[in-house]
Amino acid sequence: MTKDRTDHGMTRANSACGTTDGYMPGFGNDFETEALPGALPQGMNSPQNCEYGLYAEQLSGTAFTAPRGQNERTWCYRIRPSVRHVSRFARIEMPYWKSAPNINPDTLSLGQYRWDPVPHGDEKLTFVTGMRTMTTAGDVNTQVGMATHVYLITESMQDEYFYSADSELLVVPQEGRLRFCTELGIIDLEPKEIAILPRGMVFRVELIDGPARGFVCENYGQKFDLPSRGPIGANCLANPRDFKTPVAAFEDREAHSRVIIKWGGQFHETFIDHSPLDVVAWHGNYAACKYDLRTFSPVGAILFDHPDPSIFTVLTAPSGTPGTANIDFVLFRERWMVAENTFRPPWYHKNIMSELMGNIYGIYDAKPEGFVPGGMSLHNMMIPHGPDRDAFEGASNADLKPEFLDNTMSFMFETRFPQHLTDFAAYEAPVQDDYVDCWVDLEKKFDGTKGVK
Ligand SMILES: O=C(O)Cc1cc(O)ccc1O
Ligand SMILES: [Fe+2]
Repeated sequence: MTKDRTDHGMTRANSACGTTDGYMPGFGNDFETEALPGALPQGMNSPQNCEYGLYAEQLSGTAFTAPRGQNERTWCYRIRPSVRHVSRFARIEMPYWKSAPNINPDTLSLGQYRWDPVPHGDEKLTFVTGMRTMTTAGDVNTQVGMATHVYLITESMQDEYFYSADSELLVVPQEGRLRFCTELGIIDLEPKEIAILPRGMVFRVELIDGPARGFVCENYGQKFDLPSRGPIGANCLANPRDFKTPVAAFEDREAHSRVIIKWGGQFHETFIDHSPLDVVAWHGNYAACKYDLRTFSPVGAILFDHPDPSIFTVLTAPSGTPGTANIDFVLFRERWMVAENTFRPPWYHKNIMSELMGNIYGIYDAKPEGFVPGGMSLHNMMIPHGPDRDAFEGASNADLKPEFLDNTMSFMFETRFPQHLTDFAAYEAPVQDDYVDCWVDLEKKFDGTKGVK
């Protein structure tokens, strides 16, 4: 953190959530920020008495003894300790937000699936009530796997707050602008950006421009990290400085408030008489951040062949087996295509990993039609997929001059675990019943008498 950034954070003195300036650059840095001068203890974490009458509280994102490179925690200096923010929980229903395992034995999850954008309805929905789970994988109770969701938002959370004890949330907006007022500061988010909200951090989501739609990957396992670049070296792909963590901002507001907690796949509520966003200063490396996908620097083939899509990994959440991710977040964005004598779109493929894709805007090269902005597709574990007939014919006959692939931004949540469709995905969301027909016209071209050489 640079000094003027620190000062910048401090200028937010007394600001309630509502102003937006101020982020600190870096991924997983040891940040420090204070909204009131001197609120952050120096040289120690637990003074006998904190400045301004604040309480010191640690938020541990990893086990105390996690290896140093993975160990994440943040010290918060707050108006009330969190234990005054939650008490006497009551179970509530959140029927569309599902957790793994969520397997309907009557639903076929194997297959190639594609959905049109989930439409907005008349219902008023917040970030929490508007979450629609599409797939689940693994098991939330063993902290393995993930869930994918679409969110539909028509209104702000008012005097309402949320945190997930189950998961880290990766938010990928497709339409509309959101403001995440969090315990650790304010993140404004719009399409072409993503946000990472750590497990256990309380926040409220306001709608800036709506309605809003987007995608969420709910990571039950080890946190998202930057991938190792291997021989690529120290630069390109997602660069750490392009991740932005908000400076401290707090609310000192007495108001009857509801806190919703996701825990063990269940939802619970508790009521308090003040805003829980009362962290005046904090330091540590366990924090929320956002990232502008336009700063992703793709690396690709500059002579021939189509590399594995792992070259486009923005973030990876390890599973414990090296190289085999619990989740990879992969970005297919604008780039030059220059490979010679090469079928340039994705090749035909069967994969032990299961691939859920979403379109943020534009046209995806393997599916010139049908995979539209806001839409999703699922190519599950070991289920074949690849370019549709039009893409195959187009790419097989293309004049292979350098071509700029413009107006394209799709992503993939890829997991080592099979993904199971929710009832919402299978029976309520606009699934394209004819999706598999996009390959049906791929005709036999084989002629044993004609070699090409
Ligand atoms: O379109 C897909 O399904 C994803 C994908 C992209 C790619 O570049 C190679 C293989 C692959 O499955
Ligand atoms: Fe694939």
